[in-house]
Amino acid sequence: MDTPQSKRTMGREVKAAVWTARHPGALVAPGTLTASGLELGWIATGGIVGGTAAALCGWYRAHPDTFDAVAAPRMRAWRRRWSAYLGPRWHAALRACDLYTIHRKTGEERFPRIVRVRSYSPTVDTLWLKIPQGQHARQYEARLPELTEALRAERIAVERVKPGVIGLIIERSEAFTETIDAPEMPQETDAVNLKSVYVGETEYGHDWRLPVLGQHTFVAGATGAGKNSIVMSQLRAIAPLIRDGLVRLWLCDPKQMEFTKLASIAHRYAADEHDCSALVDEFVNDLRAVQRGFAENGKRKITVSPETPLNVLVIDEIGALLAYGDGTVSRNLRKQLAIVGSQGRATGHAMTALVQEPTKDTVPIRELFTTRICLRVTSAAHVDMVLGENARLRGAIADEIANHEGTAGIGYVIRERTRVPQRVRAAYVDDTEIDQLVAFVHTGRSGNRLAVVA
Ligand SMILES: Nc1ncnc2c1ncn2[C@@H]1O[C@H](COP(=O)(O)OP(=O)(O)OP(=O)(O)O)[C@@H](O)[C@H]1O
Repeated sequence: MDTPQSKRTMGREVKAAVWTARHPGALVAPGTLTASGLELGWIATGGIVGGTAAALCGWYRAHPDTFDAVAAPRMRAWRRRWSAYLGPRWHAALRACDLYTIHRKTGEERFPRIVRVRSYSPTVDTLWLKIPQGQHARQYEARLPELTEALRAERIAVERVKPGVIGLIIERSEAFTETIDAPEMPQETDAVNLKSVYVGETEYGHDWRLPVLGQHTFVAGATGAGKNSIVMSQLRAIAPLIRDGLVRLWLCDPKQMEFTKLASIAHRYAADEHDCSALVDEFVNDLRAVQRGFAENGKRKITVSPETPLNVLVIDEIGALLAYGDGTVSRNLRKQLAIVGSQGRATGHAMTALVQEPTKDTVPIRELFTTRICLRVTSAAHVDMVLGENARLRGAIADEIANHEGTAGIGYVIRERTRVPQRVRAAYVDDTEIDQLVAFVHTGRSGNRLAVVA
């Protein structure tokens, strides 16, 4: 039986009480200030407020990393909640896009209610909306162009969070408008820290650094997304170690494009899928040999040296080898890569895999990789496949990155401590700079300056 529907709307005083219950801060904050002013005096209260502001400024100046990760998102979300997404403005935007319903009997307008605002990065806000009955995420998807204009945003994506609640991921502006220059090649090995190698910039304008030692990296991105630039940047940044034999490069290059240029500086290079499989077998044999050495010397972890170099396996288009190739090759690769993934970190056997489509064939092995990067992808589902559950809802709208050269190298990584996606852009290494890298490694090899790196 249908519930009878009244023609009267909810009373204003009840609406006000409900609003206050939902926004207790709106009463508590001014209430606390007034109580403090009356109890402690207005000068003391001013001192407390000023002291808090000064402490925040001190934190901002002294510890940019923790401030950006902890305080800034909360402060930004609060500010955005009460400026950009405040009632009348928000309602006007939704009204203009026809994203509201009208109560059949009372004629009352019903808007989706903002139940959560998160502003994990300076350029992306995530809103959770409780939508009125009769609406669905699909309606928002259909009206996205209008909503994007109405909210003066760069891009908006929609996710269904749970029944009755949808998420709007609002990218307010593009953090990267210029190409980032290729990393310089340091002359000396001690200028390189293998645990923190410069590969580009973050949306905060900080260095984007990736570990090479003891890590495995997975880079997903559609064709032309700029996957190569991440590897090339890493190699330039560690060039003196390749030159001095402290890093050995193992290359699987089934596509035979940019990486063929590196064949002459690679320790091993393979293009054909059977050769790639043999190369990975050899890589695992090397890993086993280091393990045997450890057992004899009682060591548990390598120190990078000419005798025990860091081995970096780069597999371009791993999907081609795992999904489309010969069944025996893909089975062998899966088995061997699992060994590298689980045991290679201690022995100095790191791997980097590039993939265009993180489909079900490549996703199972995704868990082997400790660092995952998602550049422009062709499907919303790919984002969570690469970065983990709810990464897209938290702002990693890698599927919304426009498909043109101006956006190549832009993508998302997950911050370690906060699990929040961060927009990054890799530096671009052009053909001449790749030739420079090759020449640098060759020239130095004749000089042979060996050193030990911790
Ligand atoms: N980091 C970057 N910054 C700016 N432009 C870039 C960057 N990386 C690549 N580009 C530009 O985008 C083009 C495509 O890049 P690239 O072929 O390296 O992408 P990819 O993801 O490796 O593609 P594929 O899977 O087809 O090899 C390059 O020719 C270059 O002009």
